Amino acid sequence: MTLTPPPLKDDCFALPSGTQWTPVDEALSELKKRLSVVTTAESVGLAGALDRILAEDVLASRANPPRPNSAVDGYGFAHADTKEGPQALPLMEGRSAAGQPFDRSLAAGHAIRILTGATLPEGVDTVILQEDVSTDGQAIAFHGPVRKGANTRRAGEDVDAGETILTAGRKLTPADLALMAATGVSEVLVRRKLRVAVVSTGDELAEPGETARADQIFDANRPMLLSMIRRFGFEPIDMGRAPDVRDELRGFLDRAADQADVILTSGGASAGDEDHMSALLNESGSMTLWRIAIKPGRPLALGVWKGTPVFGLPGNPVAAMVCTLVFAKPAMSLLAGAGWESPLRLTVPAAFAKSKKPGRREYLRARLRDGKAEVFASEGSGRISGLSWAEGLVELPDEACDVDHETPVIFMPYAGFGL
Ligand SMILES: Nc1nc2c(c(=O)[nH]1)N[C@H]1C(S)=C(S)[C@@H](COP(=O)(O)OP(=O)(O)OC[C@H]3O[C@@H](n4cnc5c(N)ncnc54)[C@H](O)[C@@H]3O)O[C@H]1N2
Ligand code: MOO
Repeated sequence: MTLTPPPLKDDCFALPSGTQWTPVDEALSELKKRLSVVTTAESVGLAGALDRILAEDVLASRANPPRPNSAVDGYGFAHADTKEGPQALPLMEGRSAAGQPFDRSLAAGHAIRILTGATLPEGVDTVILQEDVSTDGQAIAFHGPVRKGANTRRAGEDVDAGETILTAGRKLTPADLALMAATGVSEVLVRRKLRVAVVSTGDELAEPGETARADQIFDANRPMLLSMIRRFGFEPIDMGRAPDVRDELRGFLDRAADQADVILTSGGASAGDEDHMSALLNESGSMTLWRIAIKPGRPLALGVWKGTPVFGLPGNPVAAMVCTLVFAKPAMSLLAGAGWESPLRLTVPAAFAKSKKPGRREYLRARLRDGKAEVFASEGSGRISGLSWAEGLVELPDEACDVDHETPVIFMPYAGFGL
């Protein structure tokens, strides 16, 4: 026998000697450094502004509230006309209601009926709750002392006119729309939606709904990635499935680069005989095949095709989703104009036990139950049922660690990524 076999490790994440493994954080900071905003700006009305990314700061056109008003249903008067102990004030005729202000000034030594949201008439600086008075319709009686300014809202106490209410890069929420409406902003400059092309690769793939040969599997990554992109607030572009033929895949990349700002492919990212994605990116001269110290998702291929950034995601669906969440999501947010977004990380007690090896970061399919993180029974990277079972990921550090029941671990809910 002339061939000397290597020691059997049966661990595709074992660190081959001499290989440079890029830690996750280093890969992320490298990505952040290389990318910048690619989307132009357009103007939209409030109705079309939800989930859009602001291209410039927004200033309040008007104060909120615009005029001093009452916070309650009650009676308004001048604080100077009140004292300690039981007392009475005669009522003026009329009232001030929201949208129907009292059009005269308060007569000295009087009170006036006032409703929630109504502008304070000239001379009123304090309001008493109707529950705190007795009245016969002619006068009100109540106990002092009453605090000056009680139950009133100052003009601009929430927001002053001209104040910066939202800053560029903000992804607009329902509450932001309320804030803009309240402060008289009806149109905003936002970023055009980032266009993200999705290509699946592999001769084994069949389209859901078609008849699949016995040796084929249905393309699961494409529907997953397209819908993730929609949830992130970007515009998905479905490029379909590319066969394992290098020239055809080249055509897919050319068409995708024409139409999109970013390309996500899945499959063919590692270095097998049919791993055409990594070979093509390599050939384009732009390839950074990062051997990232991550499980799952190690063979992430990053490159630029005709000026368009490409994320060559691993084919295994679990690895494709993890790489999208950990690498592509923050990168696409940056390209889209929202800045680099770090995901929400909650520290919660573990409801599982695991001994983790050093040298790679690990992501486990997880969900919170009774405030604790439980994990999917299998770590198999093709176990799509676990992705669906999970409601987030547990992130285990690069170093070795022993997790036991109740050990604090990091849980990253899918919702924190925008899913
Ligand atoms: N000798 C080694 N083999 C493998 C290693 C290794 O280190 N040494 N790493 C494994 C890991 S981890 C991953 S991840 C995969 C990555 O490979 P590729 O990115 O080249 O992906 P493919 O080989 O094309 O596919 C992997 C797997 O995923 C299935 N797949 C692909 N696309 C889809 C899709 N759209 N929907 C559903 N499933 C899909 C494909 O059929 C394969 O089963 O390499 C390992 N091998
Ligand atoms: O890293 Mo592979 O990405 O586990 O399946």
